[in-house]
Amino acid sequence: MPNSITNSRFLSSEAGIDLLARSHFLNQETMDLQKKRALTQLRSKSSNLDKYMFLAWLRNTNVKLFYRIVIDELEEITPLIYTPTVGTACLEYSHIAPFLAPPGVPDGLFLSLNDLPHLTQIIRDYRPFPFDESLTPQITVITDGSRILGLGDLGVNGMGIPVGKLQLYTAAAGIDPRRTLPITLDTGTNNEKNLNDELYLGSRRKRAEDDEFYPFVDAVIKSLHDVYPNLLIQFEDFSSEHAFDLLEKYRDNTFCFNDDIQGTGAVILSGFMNAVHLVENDVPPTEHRLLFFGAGSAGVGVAKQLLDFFIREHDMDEEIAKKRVWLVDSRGLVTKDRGDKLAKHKIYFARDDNEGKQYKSLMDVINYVKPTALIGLSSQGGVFSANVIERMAELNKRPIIFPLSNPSVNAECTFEQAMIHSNNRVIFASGTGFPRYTDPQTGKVHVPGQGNNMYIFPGLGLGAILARPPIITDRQIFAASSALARSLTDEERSQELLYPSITRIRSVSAEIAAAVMVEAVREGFARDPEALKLCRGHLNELKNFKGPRWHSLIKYVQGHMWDPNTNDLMDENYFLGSRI
Ligand SMILES: NC(=O)C1=CN([C@@H]2O[C@H](COP(=O)(O)OP(=O)(O)OC[C@H]3O[C@@H](n4cnc5c(N)ncnc54)[C@H](O)[C@@H]3O)[C@@H](O)[C@H]2O)C=CC1
Ligand SMILES: CC(=O)C(=O)O
Ligand SMILES: [Mg+2]
Repeated sequence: MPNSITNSRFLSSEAGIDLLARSHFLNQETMDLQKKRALTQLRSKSSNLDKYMFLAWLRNTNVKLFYRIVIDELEEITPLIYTPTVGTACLEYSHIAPFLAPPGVPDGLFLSLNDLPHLTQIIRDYRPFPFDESLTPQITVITDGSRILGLGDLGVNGMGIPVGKLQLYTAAAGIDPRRTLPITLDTGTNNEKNLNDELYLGSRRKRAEDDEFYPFVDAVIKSLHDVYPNLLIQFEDFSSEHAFDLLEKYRDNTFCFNDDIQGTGAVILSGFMNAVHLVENDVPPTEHRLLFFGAGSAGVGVAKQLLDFFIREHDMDEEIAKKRVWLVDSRGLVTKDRGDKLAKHKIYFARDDNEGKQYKSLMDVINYVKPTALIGLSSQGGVFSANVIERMAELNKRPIIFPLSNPSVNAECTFEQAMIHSNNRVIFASGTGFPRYTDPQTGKVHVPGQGNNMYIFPGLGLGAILARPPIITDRQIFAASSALARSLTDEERSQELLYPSITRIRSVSAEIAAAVMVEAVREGFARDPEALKLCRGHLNELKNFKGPRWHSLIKYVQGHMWDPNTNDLMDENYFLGSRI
């Protein structure tokens, strides 16, 4: 729409900082023009942290413009609102928080142990921006900040993660931003730097012990569902022991999933299935030998999910499939007779065929296991050295190497290193995106894969919200993973990509969501009447994920995805200027 306000009016409003006039002025401008102005500002900032702060402010004042930019410029913006920059923002969170939003606009909901008696009231009273009384939250991402990316215990500074993940729910899967709820639990921190920082925003106490921690989480979950009975809960970046325990406790009775265990498992299964196709002339699918460097929530979560490849896709017995997996932790190869007490989550994969020998260094383990795939989830930046990559390339015509730790400084190797030391033969995916690599000899440009759960959780969450099963099952997660693997276009396959281009993430998320809905209906868990109408009785047609019914389902999903251009003008729920 053309601007109907004169320049002189604009100048006088600028001079007088007349926000009302300015908001009126912006209300009249086209989204394209506003976008141009905002992108010019954004690109003029020199550091990524400044860009993060600029974007946070934009989100907390002009939601539609923010999401228009994120959706249109996903490749440029995702690394600024998510990994790697969100890692820097979390490290600095207590120093920058007041400058991310105008006074009175919360970045997310903090719940501390002191809030225990009033949780329900606090949750009910929380007013996010944008806010609409008639729209209740559909999804929360909740952390306690105890293992933020590969950066360790950051306490309440971890808030950047729920905020960042929920932005991707909106950008990638069209969850209405008014229906997202970022939560950080403040149960203390063991991070001395934070405890000694006078600017630290959280409770200045050590982390609560389990006898205080678990009842608190219980009370939070109960209060959340008292206030919002249909809320989907995504557990994120809890330390591994708690992550596994919470999942075990809630997975069969609560509408929830753990992103680090299940979301990461699903995304890597999907990339692995595509990698297996690329090497099937050299390695029969059931002969893969998977070495996991890192045996925490992500390592074991991915290892468990990859078993589905052998069990569901290749009909292998679970005990035999399990033998295709080797775990390494900070003490070396995980074996039953290593002599230390193994954490619960490692026992399932602990080897008993090592004939009493223990293998400590990564190179020793590689020489012993002779893996076809090396998967890094250790947060140990650079540990896949030139020697390691070269050895993988000696053992395999096309070595599969996935340095998945975040952010980039924690990645076990870079794409460039993997390409150079494998003579360009590597099949690669990293947790945080790396730049493309240009072969200096041929000038050929190689595109790295990004194996990050951001390809899964938005679509999985959207599908679950639309189907409304009471719980998220392994089958729904497998359906999400398979849908992602299927989503590659012919062109992407010909470029040997493992994941679709991020620019297509909204349509990919719609396909994932539809596949999750079909599975929830097939299992008999879906409760949403529309989902049942669209799928029940048609499961035979829908199981091939094509044809008219499948396309109607995709259309239905897309019809439920919020888009910032729904109304080209700002309206007051989305634009803080008009509230001032
Ligand atoms: N790409 C993705 O989508 C995702 C990536 N991640 C990343 O995975 C990493 C690990 O996450 P969690 O498993 O939750 O953390 P964690 O801290 O529980 O696990 C780390 C594991 O690495 C092992 N480790 C540490 N130092 C080692 C060393 N020097 N040698 C061998 N092993 C060593 C530890 O023993 C532990 O088993 C993080 O960097 C996180 O950002 C996590 C979730 C999703
Ligand atoms: C990506 C993610 O969830 C993590 O690094 O923890
Ligand atoms: Mg995570």
